[in-house]
Amino acid sequence: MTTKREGKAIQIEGLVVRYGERQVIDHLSLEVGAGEVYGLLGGNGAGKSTTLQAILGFVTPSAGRVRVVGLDPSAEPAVVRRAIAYIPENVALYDHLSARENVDYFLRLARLRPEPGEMEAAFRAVGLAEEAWGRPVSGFSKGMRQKTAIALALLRRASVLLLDEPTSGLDPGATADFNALVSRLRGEGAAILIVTHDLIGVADIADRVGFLEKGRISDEMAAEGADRFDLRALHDRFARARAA
Ligand SMILES: Nc1ncnc2c1ncn2[C@@H]1O[C@H](COP(=O)(O)OP(=O)(O)OP(=O)(O)O)[C@@H](O)[C@H]1O
Repeated sequence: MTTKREGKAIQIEGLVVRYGERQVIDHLSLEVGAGEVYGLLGGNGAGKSTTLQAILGFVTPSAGRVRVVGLDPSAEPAVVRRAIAYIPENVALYDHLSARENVDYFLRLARLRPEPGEMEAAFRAVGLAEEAWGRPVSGFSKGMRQKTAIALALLRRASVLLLDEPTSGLDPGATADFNALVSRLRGEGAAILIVTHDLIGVADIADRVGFLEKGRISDEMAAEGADRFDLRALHDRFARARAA
């Protein structure tokens, strides 16, 4: 999907975000490299969405540093957002338009024109059934909407994927399909940050998992090596975070 880049695609160092008097992100540091999947876990109000907003340049840090493909999202939000595909929990598409028409419309907005056959190749790559390409997306499941959004990300050649609760509400088969797709995108060099409560999904897919508590990463675990996680360790850690 992307060209491999040097360095970390997402780099956050000592990020502080305040809303008025209230500090909601407290010296958060986090890195996601090209070809890496990072799972950010945290309870309600831990600061997950605010972290995504800072990466997208929608909130300005009170202190610290955010870089996306080496650029400052607060200073160059438009350029940074071109490098990012943000897939929210509920993908917003025009319901009366087909998958093809939606993707075509959003590509035009971005002043992009796919090569002949490229859109179809992207739909095939994400596993969207051919019979659905021309149907209004009003009849699409959550999984089909995600596939449409990820096909758009492929066509935009986004090198950073931000996935917000991607598997909540997906059945196990659709979750497995989704995870297989994320693995493929990682293999093609995308930097992928998944914000989730889904321990099972994240244990399957993430290279590293960070626990966000009160606006800071309280613990990080990796899929490999000495600090490697398993499902039980993740569950216990998450339960402790929620109880804190
Ligand atoms: N615009 C805002 N103004 C003031 N406070 C805010 C604003 N947005 C978020 N907050 C507060 O910041 C804290 C972190 O919120 P955030 O939405 O980032 O958490 P979250 O981890 O995404 O939670 P959830 O899992 O419930 O979506 C919360 O206490 C929230 O009330």
